Amino acid sequence: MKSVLTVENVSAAYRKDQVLTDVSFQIKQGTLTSIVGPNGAGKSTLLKVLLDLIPSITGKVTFFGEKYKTAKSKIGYVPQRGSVDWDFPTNALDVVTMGQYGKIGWLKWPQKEHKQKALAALREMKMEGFAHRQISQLSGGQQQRVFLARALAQDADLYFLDEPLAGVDATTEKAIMETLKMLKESGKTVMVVHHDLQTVEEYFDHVLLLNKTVIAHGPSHLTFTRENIRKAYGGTLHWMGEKR
Ligand SMILES: Nc1ncnc2c1ncn2[C@@H]1O[C@H](COP(=O)(O)OP(=O)(O)OP(=O)(O)O)[C@@H](O)[C@H]1O
Repeated sequence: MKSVLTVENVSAAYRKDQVLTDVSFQIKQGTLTSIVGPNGAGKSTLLKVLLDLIPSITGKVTFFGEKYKTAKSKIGYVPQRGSVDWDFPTNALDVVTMGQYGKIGWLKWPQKEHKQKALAALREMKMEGFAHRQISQLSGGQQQRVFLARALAQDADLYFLDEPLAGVDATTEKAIMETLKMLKESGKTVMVVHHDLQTVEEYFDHVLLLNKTVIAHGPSHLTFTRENIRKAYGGTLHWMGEKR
C-alpha cells in the first residue's frame, strides 16, 4: 500500500514551549489509526501542524507526495467539538454544505448538487431530520454526527478527526465507528485522536503512541503493548488488567 502521509522530523512550539520534538512517521493508504497519548502530549497540536493551522519549527510533511496546500482538497478535518462556536447562527445543513467550500470556491454560492450531497451525508449519519435545526439546538452527540456528515460530504481521501467519540453515547459511538470503518473499506485513510485505551485494539488497526515525540507506531496488535503504553503514559496501568 502506498504512503498517503509522510512526516519527517517535525518539531513545533507555542512561543518558547516546545510541544513536539522530532516527530516522524508514515501512514499507509486504507489504514484506520488512533493517535493515543496522555493529556498535553501534543496530539491536537500534531493535527494542527499537519493541516498548516500552526507552523512547525522544523521538519517536512507531505500528503500524497505533495505539500498541504496542493493536497488540501483530498484532506478532511473534524476538529474537537469544544473548539467550535456552536452559538453561531446557522443550521446543520449549512454546516455540512460549507464543508465543501474547497470544491465550491470561496466566492461562489453552493449549488443544488452541493446541498444534495450535504443532505445525503446527513442521511448517512441519521441526521436528515435535523437539517434545518440551528446547530445550537442540537445535543452534543448530534453535533458530532453533523461534523461527521460534514467530513463525509467533503469526499476526502484522508481524514483527521480530533476526539470524535468524546462525550457521545454508545449509539452515536457505534454510528461513528461504522462510518469510519466504511471509509477505510472504501480505500480512504483515517487518523483519529482517541482517549479510550480500552477500545484502541477493537476500533483501530494501527496506533500511533505520542508523547511529544512518537513513542511507538504500527499495527495495533503488535504496537499497543503494555510496555509501549507505559512508555507513553508513565506510571502503573490498572485499567488494562492482564494486558501484555
Ligand atoms: N494555543 C496554545 N498556546 C500555548 N500552549 C498551547 C496551546 N495549545 C496547546 N498548548 C500546550 O501544548 C501542549 C500540547 O497540547 P495539545 O492540545 O496538543 O495536547 P493533547 O495531546 O491534544 O492533549 P489533550 O489530550 O488534553 O487534548 C500542552 O502543554 C498545552 O498546554
